[in-house]
Amino acid sequence: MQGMTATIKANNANLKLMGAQHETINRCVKNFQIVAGRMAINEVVFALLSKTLSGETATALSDTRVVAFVLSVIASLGTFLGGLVTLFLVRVIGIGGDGTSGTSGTLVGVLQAFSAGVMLYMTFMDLVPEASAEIGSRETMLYFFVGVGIFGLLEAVFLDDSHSHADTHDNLHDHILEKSSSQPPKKSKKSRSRSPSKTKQTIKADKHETVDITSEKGKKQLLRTKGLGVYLSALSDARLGLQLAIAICLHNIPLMQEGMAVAIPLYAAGGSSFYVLGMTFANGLGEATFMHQMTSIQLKRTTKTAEPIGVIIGVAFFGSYLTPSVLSRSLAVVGGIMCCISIHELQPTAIRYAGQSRASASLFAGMFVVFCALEAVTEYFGHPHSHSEIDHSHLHNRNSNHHHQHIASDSIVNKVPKERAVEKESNIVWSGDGDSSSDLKSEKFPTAKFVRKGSLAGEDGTNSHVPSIVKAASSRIPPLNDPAVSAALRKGQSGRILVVGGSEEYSGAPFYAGIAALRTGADICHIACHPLSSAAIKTYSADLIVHPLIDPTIPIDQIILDVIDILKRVHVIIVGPGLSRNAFMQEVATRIIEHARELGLYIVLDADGLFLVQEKPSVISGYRKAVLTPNSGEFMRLCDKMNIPFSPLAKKEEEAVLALSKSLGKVTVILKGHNDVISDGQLCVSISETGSPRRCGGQGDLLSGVIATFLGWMKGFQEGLYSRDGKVRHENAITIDLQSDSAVESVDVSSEILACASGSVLLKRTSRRAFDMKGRSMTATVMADTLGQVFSEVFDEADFKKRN
Ligand SMILES: NC(=O)C1=CN([C@@H]2O[C@H](COP(=O)(O)OP(=O)(O)OC[C@H]3O[C@@H](n4cnc5c(N)ncnc54)[C@H](OP(=O)(O)O)[C@@H]3O)[C@@H](O)[C@H]2O)[C@@H](O)CC1
Ligand SMILES: Nc1ncnc2c1ncn2[C@@H]1O[C@H](COP(=O)(O)OP(=O)(O)OP(=O)(O)O)[C@@H](O)[C@H]1O
Repeated sequence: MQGMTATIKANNANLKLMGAQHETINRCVKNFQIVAGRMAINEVVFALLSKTLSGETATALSDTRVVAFVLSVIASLGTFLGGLVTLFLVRVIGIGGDGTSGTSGTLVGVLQAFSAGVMLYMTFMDLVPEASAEIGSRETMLYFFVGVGIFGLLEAVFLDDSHSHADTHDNLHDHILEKSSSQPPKKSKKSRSRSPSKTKQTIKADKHETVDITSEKGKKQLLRTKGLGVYLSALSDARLGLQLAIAICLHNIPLMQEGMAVAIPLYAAGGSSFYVLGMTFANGLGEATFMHQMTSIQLKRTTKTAEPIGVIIGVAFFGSYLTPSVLSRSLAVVGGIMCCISIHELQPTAIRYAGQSRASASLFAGMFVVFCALEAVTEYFGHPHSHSEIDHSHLHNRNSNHHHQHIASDSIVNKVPKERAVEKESNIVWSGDGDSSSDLKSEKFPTAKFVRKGSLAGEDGTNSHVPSIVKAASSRIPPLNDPAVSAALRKGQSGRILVVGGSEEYSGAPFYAGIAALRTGADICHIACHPLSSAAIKTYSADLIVHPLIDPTIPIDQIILDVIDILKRVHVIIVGPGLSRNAFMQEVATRIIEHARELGLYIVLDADGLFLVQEKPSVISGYRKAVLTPNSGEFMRLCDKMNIPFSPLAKKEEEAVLALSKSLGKVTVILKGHNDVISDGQLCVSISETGSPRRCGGQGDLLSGVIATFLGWMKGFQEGLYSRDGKVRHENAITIDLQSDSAVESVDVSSEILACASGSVLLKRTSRRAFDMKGRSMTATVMADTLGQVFSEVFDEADFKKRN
């Protein structure tokens, strides 16, 4: 009872401490919410809470940082579960707690190995891939080794040889055995309950033996990074945070140092069940002072900052510096540390106590269990990232200053605090030739805004940032007027596209997509279609290579083999224009997408390709080289499917596009409309270029071809086929300086966003030009004819300059 009262007091104290820290966290978090769109879990939380709570409360509680913090608390409570496990072993199975059974050492060993398996699996299957997706595998591994170095350093500095790992566990074991010999093997419930005097004695008596355990925990301050790790992961990706929380929770349950190391000696010291559980619970919440007073196990833990408190301290110190790149680097460092703990600490001890065979089996069992747990989470929340997508890295070498492209902003953009989106017009004149006869050249260009969660700088929301994304994209276009570059280019290197579409009903749509690709500048365009549309498409254009492959009379496996031959020769595929929703056509398209994913091709999904995604999101989920181009109807259906609340009337497109992208595992989504809104699940860009008032069919098909061409160029550029300044840059992202009145900040923009933004501006300008020429009689054909000219005016500025 006394223990329980103390526990409650301790928890109250803990809550007060958390309350005091709340303001600090708020301030810090405000500053680093550069990471937009961590919404999937938040929305689930919101949906659940909004049923019982008011909208405001539900919104507050489903905030990213709250969810991240709660996840880190959940992870830390694995210690409490460790106490539960111990009680179960002691009360039900009859081993471990009082050391009467010789199997306790084996059990401890087995559980240690299990923990090692969990942590190794998490490190290499989640932390490292997640970090790689953001900063690239090379940099990730460098930071991973930094983590290894930190661990080694701490071991060297803080480890007293007399407290070596093995000794520690021997001492624990001895301690347990000693307790068992000094106490009757079985106590009555009554005798096991603690009296104050007895407790005091026991604590004193335990002091010597438990110091080693404490030292072990002390030297494992490193493990405190787990809580912060979960927090960082959750900010980086809420699903990853949840996964890591589950894994660490799993690891905490058996990890002797955490749950059982606290629980076993307490139990051996005569603690009641409530007492033991209370202690482990408090330990999990990080009530160091309380633990220090109540039990000698905590004697040397005066500086202990357990997980939630570790989070607070970590955020308080580093919050203002936490950008996506820093988060990813932190994940890599945490991965290195977790790996060291597993290999250097847990597994050797496990072998010592359980023997090699049991330890190995248990390690793999740990991996398997966490695999199953994470799969369950992934099944529910979708893929947090595509492990096959490591090459989709935003790899920067900031030190070398040139390995990432740095484009200074020279237009004005809005930063949009959620409530007060105030748009400012950009002022730059894009054209370099000074020809004012063309309105396209003299107008303001482009108007784009980055949408973020929260404020990037300043509290008043007035700071403006201007990413010149279109200008940045132009630096990745093959410079055909540069003789040195063009002389070396072979046919096909400026882009090879495959359109999968064209059915009995629709022949125009695939044609528009294909011709737009060619007119934008792709070298080759194939179309794989139903035989009944192929003849028509061929007559529209001799430039398109049309394959009447998707023939219902041919076995589907044969069709796929033929299509794979083409897939191997292209950079990008567009799936959907004129495909139809016929089951056979949809099945073929599904299989083609699967193969394109395996080959790492960019995939643009439009029209009936989006119907396919709507029916079966897993076909594209987690594939970051996928670009979805829904119109508002298609977008609503996708949101509906993914349980994302969206109403066009609410005018919250940005949030919904971010959420859709996230829920599909960070595929890039461009919602077409008055403004085109683009997100890759990390950033959201809204392009408010004026288009034409005509809504004739086929414009979306043209856009898919244009975007595909830009994507092909992004790939060619990264592969070093061409560049405007002769420098090869393999990274996916391009860093753009965002200019505000007082500061310049860098933002990494993915190639996918660049391609979509460029396509959006080009298409809207083309449609306006076509409307200016033809008025109501403007059609997609007119646009296709106008595309090349507008492209030159917009993107070839540098080339014109050179020519003049
Ligand atoms: N020349 C050709 O060969 C062309 C062929 N094409 C090919 O046609 C095929 C069908 O594609 P599609 O997008 O036209 O689907 P479609 O069945 O009309 O609409 C489905 C539902 O969505 C809705 N809806 C549509 N748009 C909306 C919006 N903006 N905002 C809101 N709602 C909207 C609409 O609802 P409704 O307006 O009827 O209430 C309707 O129920 C596809 O293969 C495509 O590639 C086209 O590319 C054009 C040129
Ligand atoms: N309300 C609007 N105002 C201005 N431009 C728009 C508007 N709606 C769509 N657009 C533009 O029209 C182009 C095609 O978008 P749309 O929504 O018509 O696609 P779609 O329905 O998929 O086309 P398709 O007819 O090819 O299937 C895009 O460039 C988009 O920006």
